[in-house]
Amino acid sequence: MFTTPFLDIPPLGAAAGTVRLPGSKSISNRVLLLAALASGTTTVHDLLDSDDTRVMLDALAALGCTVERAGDILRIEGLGGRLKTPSASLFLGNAGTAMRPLTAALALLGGEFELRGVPRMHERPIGDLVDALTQLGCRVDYLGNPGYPPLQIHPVALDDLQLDGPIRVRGDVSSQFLTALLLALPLAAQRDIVIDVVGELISKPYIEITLNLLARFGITVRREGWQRFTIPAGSQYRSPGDIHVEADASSASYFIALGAIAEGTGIRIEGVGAESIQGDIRFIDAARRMGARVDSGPNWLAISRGAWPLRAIDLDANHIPDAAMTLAVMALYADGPSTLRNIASWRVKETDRIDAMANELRKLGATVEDGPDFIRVHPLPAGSWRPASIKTYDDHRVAMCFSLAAFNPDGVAVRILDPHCVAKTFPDYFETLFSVAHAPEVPVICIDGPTASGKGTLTVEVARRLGYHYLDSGTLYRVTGLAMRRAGLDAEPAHEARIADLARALPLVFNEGKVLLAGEDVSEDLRTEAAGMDASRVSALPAVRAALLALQRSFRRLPGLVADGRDMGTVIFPDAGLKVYLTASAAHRAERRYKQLISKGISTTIDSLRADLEARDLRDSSRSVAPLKPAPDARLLDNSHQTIEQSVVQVLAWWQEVQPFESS
Ligand SMILES: Nc1ncnc2c1ncn2[C@@H]1O[C@H](COP(=O)(O)OP(=O)(O)OP(=O)(O)O)[C@@H](O)[C@H]1O
Ligand SMILES: Nc1ccn([C@H]2C[C@H](O)[C@@H](COP(=O)(O)O)O2)c(=O)n1
Repeated sequence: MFTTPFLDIPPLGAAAGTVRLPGSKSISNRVLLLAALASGTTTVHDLLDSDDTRVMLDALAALGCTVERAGDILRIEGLGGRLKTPSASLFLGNAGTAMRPLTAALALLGGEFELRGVPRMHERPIGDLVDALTQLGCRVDYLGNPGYPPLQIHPVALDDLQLDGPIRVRGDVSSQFLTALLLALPLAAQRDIVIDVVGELISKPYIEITLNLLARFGITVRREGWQRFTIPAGSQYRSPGDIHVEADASSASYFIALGAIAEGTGIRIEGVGAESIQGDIRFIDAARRMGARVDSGPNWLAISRGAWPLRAIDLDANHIPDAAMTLAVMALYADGPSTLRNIASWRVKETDRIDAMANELRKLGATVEDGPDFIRVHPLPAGSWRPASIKTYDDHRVAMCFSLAAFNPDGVAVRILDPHCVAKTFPDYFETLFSVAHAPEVPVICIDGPTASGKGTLTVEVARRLGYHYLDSGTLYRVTGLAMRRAGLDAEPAHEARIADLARALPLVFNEGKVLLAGEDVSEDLRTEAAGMDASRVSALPAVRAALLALQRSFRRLPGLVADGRDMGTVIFPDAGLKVYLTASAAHRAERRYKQLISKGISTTIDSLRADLEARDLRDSSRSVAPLKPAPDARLLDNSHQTIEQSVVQVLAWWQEVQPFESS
């Protein structure tokens, strides 16, 4: 997951490959609650691991529910409808799928509970659900603004509940209120319980998920249209034993859109098919209308580009409120204005999504019209795309759908602010995108310079702050030197071909900061001064340099690379967007190395270190191939009198200068 303040997505061209998506958030949190309320043990497969499921799991644990994890599988010991803990204070983040159903279930279970969330959760309405529960005789108080969390729930006896008449709940603000009642009321079903929906029920497919999962847990709800639901007397939750969570259909929307937009052989999505129980799977109908070619099987989808440009769409998107945000970005690639209607619920989601989408689409250059319950997006023709820093409003879906703007025809990069907000439902979203997307030019920053100038330290930190990959090319020469020694060879022309063969086939793995050679951790052996000298010697052999070329270039992967070495800017990545030549006086470098070695308990002297590094510099800069020297277009940075932080800030400032975005 990217935890950087922003993530720059370079212009993307094509996409192809297979993705396996995380489990559905809606199914995961419903299954967790049902498994906790049921009697018996439920084994849950493929559960989503994200912020929203984590808060639900924490809440269940606080309520005394036993949850065991074995790899990807969760075993939940159901409470059988009885509380083990009569009081608790629960923090539910920004998870509506936890806050609403838990409110209803805990109001009926008869304990004293406080339910809180993040500030945005305290702005998301819950009054209609609380009103419905109050009609029943439940006791729920608002701890802040009336109609909104946080809430205090007080105990009531089941026998005191008023269950004779129908319970009325509004269905036109959020379908989660009805879902919450449907999931919780079987706890009190000594007689038939009738729920009447007031107003036109929105997001009906989510109610279908609820009914489907209730049936899996032994509760068959009778339904009269979408207005009346009856929970039969005597209903009792029974664990189904094993239950598999489908991949998230809303998350699939980004990859369905990707297949429709990007050139290439198409995208295959594993874990969810057209027969999914999730309402957002109907996104495929909208994508087809816009021109996507969609094929599907029992648990997979395959999407490729069909009509291009995409066809504009005018859609009542009430049935796919979450996935429809993706259509708003697809609309930029359409042949006319696209309108998404009946989406008033967007205004009470993680953020006001109509405002958020309109604002950010406009930053890209698009013309957008919006109203209380609709958004109209005009296409952005080639030549009019603007580089934009996309604000994400702590809304995972805003972050994910705007990544698709990187496929624009103008080759304009997109900056996504606070990319970690995707943790809500899809922590590895960007990694998954990058595994199938192709960029004509992956950004590279090169940091070259003499030994002990601080290249490695600077490179690691710059890469970390940008969320980029990192190449320590010196390590490749060091490993080659070590392999040479172990093979009983010397860095001389007579052994050059054999050492190059070793370099070409290094059984090398980088794992959590460690370097493994044929499975052996050689990290310590590589950092000795002797290993540095051997590396310097083998690196002067042209065949060795040629042998390591492809390996070094293979590190250039999305979203970008920071590479440290001697010839990164001159030979390996001559087209890099920024080249830095880092130096420090020999005296400073010897002193730094001295401190570094002493801190590791290695005894040495500053004088001998200085002699060694000057000898190494001389060899590295005087060899015939790829000698150490600044690239003509490199920026020189002498950090003799700088702290590490000052060097990092300087390099990031230079990088920002060559980016199209305003500083964020
Ligand atoms: N600006 C700086 N000020 C003070 N110390 C620094 C600075 N930059 C790096 N150092 C320290 O200098 C030491 C050497 O740094 P580093 O290993 O990053 O150098 P290097 O150029 O990568 O060396 P090599 O080429 O031999 O791998 C480290 O202990 C590091 O913390
Ligand atoms: N791009 C590179 C990187 C390293 N070398 C050689 C020369 C160095 O003395 C040696 C060890 O590098 P270090 O780990 O100290 O950065 O490897 C090179 O020729 N080209």
